[in-house]
Amino acid sequence: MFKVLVSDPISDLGIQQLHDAADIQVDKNTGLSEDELVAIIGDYDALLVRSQTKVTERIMQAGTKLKVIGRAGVGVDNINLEAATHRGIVVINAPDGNTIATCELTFAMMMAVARQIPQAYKKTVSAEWDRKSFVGVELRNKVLGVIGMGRIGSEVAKRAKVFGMEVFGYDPFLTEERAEKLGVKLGTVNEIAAAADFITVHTPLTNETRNILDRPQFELMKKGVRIINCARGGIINEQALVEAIDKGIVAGAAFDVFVEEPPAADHPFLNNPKIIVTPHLGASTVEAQENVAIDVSEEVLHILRNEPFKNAVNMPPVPPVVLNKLQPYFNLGEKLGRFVGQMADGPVSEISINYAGELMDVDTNPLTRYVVKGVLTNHLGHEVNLVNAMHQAKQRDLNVTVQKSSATGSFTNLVTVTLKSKSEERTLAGTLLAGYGERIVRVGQYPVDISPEGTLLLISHNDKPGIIGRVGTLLGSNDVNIASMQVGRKDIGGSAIMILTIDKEASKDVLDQLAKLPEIQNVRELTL
Ligand SMILES: NC(=O)C1=CN([C@@H]2O[C@H](COP(=O)(O)OP(=O)(O)OC[C@H]3O[C@@H](n4cnc5c(N)ncnc54)[C@H](O)[C@@H]3O)[C@@H](O)[C@H]2O)C=CC1
Ligand SMILES: O=C(O)CCC(=O)C(=O)O
Repeated sequence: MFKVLVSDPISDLGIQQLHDAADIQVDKNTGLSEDELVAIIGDYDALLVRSQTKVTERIMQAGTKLKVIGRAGVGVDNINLEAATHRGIVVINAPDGNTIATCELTFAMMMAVARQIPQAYKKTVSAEWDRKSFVGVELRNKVLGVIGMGRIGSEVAKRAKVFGMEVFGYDPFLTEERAEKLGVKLGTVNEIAAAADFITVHTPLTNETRNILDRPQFELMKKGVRIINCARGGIINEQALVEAIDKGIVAGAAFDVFVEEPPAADHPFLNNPKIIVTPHLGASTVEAQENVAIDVSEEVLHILRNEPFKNAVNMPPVPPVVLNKLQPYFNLGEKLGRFVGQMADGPVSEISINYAGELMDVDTNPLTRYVVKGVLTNHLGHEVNLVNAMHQAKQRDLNVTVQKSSATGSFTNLVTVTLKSKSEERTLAGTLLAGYGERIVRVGQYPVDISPEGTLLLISHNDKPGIIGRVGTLLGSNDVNIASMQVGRKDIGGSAIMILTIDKEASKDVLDQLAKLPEIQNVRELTL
């Protein structure tokens, strides 16, 4: 049974699938302080949040069972991503579910600021019939500057076109082709600042985007420009905006987000008649809240059940077409890593992986994570997972190199993993055989055919008559049943290996006895 804690208000309908799952227990406990969360988080496998809960390193430290933190929304700035990655906790978000809601709020804000609707409403409900103070401007034939042309920015741009606006966009990932398709002209931030009648920002808050509109940009702007921020507080310098309003440059602004939320009572936006404010409502529609909760619940279920998932923020995304091709290899990759990891004697400095045959033309990075996880699991146990495998390898100065080749021997695909240390190299190769599944087909220099599962004995010996019988007799007399056996050798009478699958682990004493048999060079027990 997995336990999921929902610590922010998240749509009940959206998380219904978690309530319905027989293997999940959902507890809703919102508005907790950090101390309160620290006190209870140790019981939970998953934490679901919106933006109120600040998921700090302390909370993760106490969450010893935590496997996943789900953010029902886009921005994950309330989650310490570095700490999560370090601890191998998957952080997922729901990037698509609130795009339209936020886009529509942006449009509502743009129209509200153009026509001063909140200001007019305030006067009207105070029984003041003031028509002359509220002469607005039209959107038609105006220039809209969109900084950040991702999901929300693009939707805003599309709607602006329908309103007859000319749209200038800036985004480091906006290609000329895509801009053309959207009917958007490309411009730099400063060009947009100089040209626009309305400017809206739709980027995350990063070191690059912090204060992307600051005093120098306001100085470039046309008199009468209107500014909208429904993305993140801090993308536009709040103080510089107030100054630009005072100077008569900015005619109005609409902000849904603030550097500090909620803003202090004396925040300069709160009593400025030219600034419209809302309390971070971009995603607050019934539809968006259901969408993000459904998306995030689905992903949490996948992660807890060890199934493939798509929206991890602290892992690179895997396109479905790549996932389909690679998924059958994931188990093989991890087993190869575990196997070869147990063959190594000294500290390993490099994991070298060769993907051959039908894997040559696929992005194999996700598969590499499985191999590295397998290698590291032998030493790090549950501390390592797919999220932190590469990070853990890097921290240990363990170089991971990948090559691709067409040389598969007689197989259609071949994954070869070599562990290198100062004094030795250990190599293992495996394949996916149609109809037979995962097979190990080479151990070191020896061709073999083994199913990578269960407990194995890997015995190096000299190829002499009677050895197999002696090993079998010794194991049998110690009540260790042999399920299958493979012998690999290069030359008659030379070095050879024996790989036995045994039904239960052999004791240390049995392994010592095996190692003392004549002609035996080395005995290792491997658990896959
Ligand atoms: N007010 C609210 O309730 C909501 C706010 N948001 C916020 O809106 C923002 C955008 O969300 P989405 O469009 O879904 O994200 P997205 O990831 O689809 O788009 C963000 C875009 O910003 C661009 N970008 C990054 N650095 C940039 C830079 N220096 N200059 C220009 N562009 C840059 C990226 O290339 C990307 O295309 C996020 O910060 C998100 O947290 C999202 C939903 C609700
Ligand atoms: O959960 C919310 O209401 C905040 C939404 C948001 O800001 C986001 O998804 O980035």
